[in-house]
Amino acid sequence: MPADGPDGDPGAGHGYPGELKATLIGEDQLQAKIVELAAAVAADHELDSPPLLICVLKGAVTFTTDFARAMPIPSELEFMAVSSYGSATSSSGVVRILKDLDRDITGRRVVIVEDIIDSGLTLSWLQKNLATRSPAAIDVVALLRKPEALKVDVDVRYVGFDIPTEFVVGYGLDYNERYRDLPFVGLLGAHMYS
Ligand SMILES: O=P(O)(O)OC[C@H]1O[C@H](OP(=O)(O)OP(=O)(O)O)[C@H](O)[C@@H]1O
Ligand code: HPA
Ligand SMILES: [Mg+2]
Repeated sequence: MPADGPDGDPGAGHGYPGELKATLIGEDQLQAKIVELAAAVAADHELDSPPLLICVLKGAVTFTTDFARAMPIPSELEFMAVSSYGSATSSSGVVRILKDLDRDITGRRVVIVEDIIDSGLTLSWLQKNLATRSPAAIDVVALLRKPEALKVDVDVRYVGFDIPTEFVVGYGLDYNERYRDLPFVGLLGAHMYS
């Protein structure tokens, strides 16, 4: 993965000068991977009814919209908002539903679309929660995963990038609600969080 040198300032052109220490995954690399993931998921669903994508707000919103548009088959879209991080850089482990699905998923093939699997606590909770609603199948597509940070075993069929255990921002991912608007994934400077 390309990283900016000590002189590069990836946030400068986006209104965040001096706040990011490097680009971890650039825009082109993200978009190429999303096309691959979308093709893989579509191939496994081709003979079925359209998969119901469940976008996990807020972090996954950018990934979900690019992913759905990269899929060569139709999909339907639902949103669920959960939060376990608040303003911290590690999960509290307590997942709260801030917004639930708008429809019944009984008998549907659902695909949870996540921006990142870090401790795995959010996804593990979500998989169990959705399983109680009797869907036909639950798949997961996650753009990022931190393999060394996992605290629970989670079954994830499609993963974009395995990344180091560092706090990342951009492309939907925030710190204190900032940086979601960056078009790439970057490493936040250590001086920006406590
Ligand atoms: O594997 P975990 O350690 O549980 O972390 C992953 C979750 O944390 C983030 O959500 P967050 O709770 O920050 O809410 P947000 O998406 O609104 O930023 C991220 O979007 C994932 O949903
Ligand atoms: O590294 C991260 N960055 C932003 N949000 C997150 N939620 C879990 N891990 C992260
Ligand atoms: Mg967050």
